[in-house]
Amino acid sequence: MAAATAARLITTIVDAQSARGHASVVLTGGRNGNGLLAALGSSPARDAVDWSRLDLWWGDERFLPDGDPERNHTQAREALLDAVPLDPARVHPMPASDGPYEADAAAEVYAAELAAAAGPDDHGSVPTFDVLMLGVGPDTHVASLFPGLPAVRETERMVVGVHGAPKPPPTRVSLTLPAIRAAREVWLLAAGEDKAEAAATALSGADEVRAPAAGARGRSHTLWLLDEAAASKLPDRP
Ligand SMILES: O=C1O[C@H](COP(=O)(O)O)[C@@H](O)[C@H](O)[C@H]1O
Repeated sequence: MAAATAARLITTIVDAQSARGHASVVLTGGRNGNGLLAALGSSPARDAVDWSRLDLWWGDERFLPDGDPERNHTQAREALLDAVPLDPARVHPMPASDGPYEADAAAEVYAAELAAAAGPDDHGSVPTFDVLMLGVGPDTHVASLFPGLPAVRETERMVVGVHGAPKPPPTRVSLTLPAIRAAREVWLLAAGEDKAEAAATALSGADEVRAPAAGARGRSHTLWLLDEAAASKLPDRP
């Protein structure tokens, strides 16, 4: 699944760069997100991408010190980013906990960075990301929007601080559902048996407060990328 998704991502980035001169991608952390980045790094087709014309954003971050091995930014650097010629000005990690801000202020700073990057053709205060990727947790969380927590109910702000997350670390920063829905394409990644229940719940019309993955959709495409194990409990399977 990682290799197939990497191939699809390369094609989508190349198409966006041909059409608009640049591409923007929102990265996800976790097992599936990092597996995809590693697969992209080992694909011979990676040289088709103009890395200097790619904007990278994050869907969420674990609010930890810069360079912490559990930060999504650190893991993405190790999986791919340090090995490709990105323009550092186009790489937008979320603030770290050893910076000047606590999590709620860090969320406001990131929202301002997104707003500054949005153009007149975008829909509101975030850019129209070409692809926004989301790993799906076994509890149906996406980004750091966990079932039942206030962040998943947010309708105004584009980025929020998350407190009391059930998965460590408890403090995080996350895009909200309105920010996620600004993306042209949203790709939900789920591989492994432990994701089967979550995929089945989210794809069975569950309420987004109870199953945040159910509320993640793109402006033109919403794509679930599943392996056999994660797809094994989908309702219409034989
Ligand atoms: O903590 C997080 O978890 C989700 C899902 O991760 P996975 O390891 O279950 O695939 C991830 O998408 C998110 O970015 C991350 O902060």
